[in-house]
Amino acid sequence: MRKYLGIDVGTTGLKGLVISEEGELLDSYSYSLEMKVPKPAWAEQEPEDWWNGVYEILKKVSRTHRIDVIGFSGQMHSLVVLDENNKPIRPAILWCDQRTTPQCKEATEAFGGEEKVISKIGNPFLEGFTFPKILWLKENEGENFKKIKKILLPKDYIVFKLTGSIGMDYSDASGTACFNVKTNYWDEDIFETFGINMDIMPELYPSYGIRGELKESLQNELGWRNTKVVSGGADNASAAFGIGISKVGESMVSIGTSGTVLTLTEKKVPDLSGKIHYFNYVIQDKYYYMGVMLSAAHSLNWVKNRFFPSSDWAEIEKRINQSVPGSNGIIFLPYLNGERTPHRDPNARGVFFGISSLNTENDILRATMEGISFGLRDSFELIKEKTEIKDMRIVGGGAKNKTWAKIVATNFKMPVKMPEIDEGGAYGAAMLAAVGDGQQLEDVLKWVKFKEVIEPDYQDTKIYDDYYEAYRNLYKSLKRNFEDLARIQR
Ligand SMILES: Nc1ncnc2c1ncn2[C@@H]1O[C@H](COP(=O)(O)OP(=O)(O)O)[C@@H](O)[C@H]1O
Ligand SMILES: O=C(CO)[C@@H](O)[C@H](O)COP(=O)(O)O
Repeated sequence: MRKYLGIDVGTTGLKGLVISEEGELLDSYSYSLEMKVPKPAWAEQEPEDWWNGVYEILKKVSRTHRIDVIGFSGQMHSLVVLDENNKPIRPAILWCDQRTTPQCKEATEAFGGEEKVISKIGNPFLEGFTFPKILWLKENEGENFKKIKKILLPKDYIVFKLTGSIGMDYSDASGTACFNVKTNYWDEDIFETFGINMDIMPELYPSYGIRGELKESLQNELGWRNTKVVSGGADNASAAFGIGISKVGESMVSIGTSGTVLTLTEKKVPDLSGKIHYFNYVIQDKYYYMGVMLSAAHSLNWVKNRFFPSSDWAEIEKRINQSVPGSNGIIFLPYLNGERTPHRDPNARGVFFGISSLNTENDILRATMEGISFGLRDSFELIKEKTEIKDMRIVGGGAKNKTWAKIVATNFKMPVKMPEIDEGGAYGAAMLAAVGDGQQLEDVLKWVKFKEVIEPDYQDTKIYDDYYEAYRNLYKSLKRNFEDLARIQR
């Protein structure tokens, strides 16, 4: 039997899955990672920490399995800079790092405003994306900048450590903010304008393209033979692939630490308002729209840990069901760490609004879950304006909670399907390895099965429509106040 290993290089940790050539889950492994915050709103990780974790997973896997092909899924946008000896010059600057606001402004102005930027690179220059981080290095760490020979994203660094091959796949390239959506290649104009040598950008490969064999020394150490490595893909795209998304309109809502809503499209039309992202998918010539909430399950975690520290998730769900749709008048804005979609506002903060003396702690819990669901609905509505949404699948830790899945289905007014295997990008990464091994894409996609379909509760759609409108208005009213608060805190 041939076996595949999928590894997700996430922010909070690594996850490895071993699957059979028929897609059956055989084993899973994990490794926790730390994130450094050297200054407020900065976020960094050492590439060597990812490598140590991958190495440990490989050693553990080799005790039980012989792997034929390894695939990857990785945190998007995070910048790894390599010197002429292919050694990291400094820690990686992560996707959630917010230091590049001046560089985003500068780059947007240089190209004549946001619409022009979006029609070039598919997205605005956002703090989280890769190119503004390169520009930040040029302007703030000149010595480090001069040493740059190549830039990579996290999973690409691991592919390099395993095979010696330096490259990036298209799904991650499209999240760098220097990839031209029309030519499907790096945008020469951007590099020329900022006097940056385009040679620092790596070669591009399909996500399921074989990049080489595992280094001989590693194969000997692990006792493997002819083990190959594919490029892998961006974590959101890999996760969507792992739940079978392959046709236009098929969609995913993910309630993890962050929250995303994503829909596959064949239209080569970015969102000129810049509110939703537009990226290349892991299947060649397919694209997706995506909205990203920065604090989805994280917000509920925060409430649970601060105010219900001794409750488990079963009790939290019970309490939520003791409140009612609309949480007896409380609205929660889930902007604990600012928000990306739809507001792109680093100053936004969490709010409980409308509390009266009749409310209970259960209303607070339910309002938190409803507020996060309204945030997901914001992304859903924006995507719906761009393209048809046909088939919604729900994943992530929060989706384990059926009440939550029901609230989401009712807000979206469409059924949500729960996949049997919900393992983030790691399962999709293993599926990419299978395709790289020569299996047909259509056959691999057939591995994905669903265990349940959650129907909307049509009795509650009106109440959620009303509260959703109030939720949207609340941010508009508070936007100025968030700015005041940020100014006071500076
Ligand atoms: N039964 C549950 N009800 C609500 N939320 C849950 C439940 N189980 C897990 N979660 C939430 O899901 C989060 C983990 O989701 P996951 O998709 O694994 O996150 P990550 O984005 O960190 O990989 C937990 O931090 C928790 O907030
Ligand atoms: O920035 C984005 C997408 O645009 C994030 O979704 C990162 O890709 C998140 O990585 P993890 O939280 O899964 O590590």
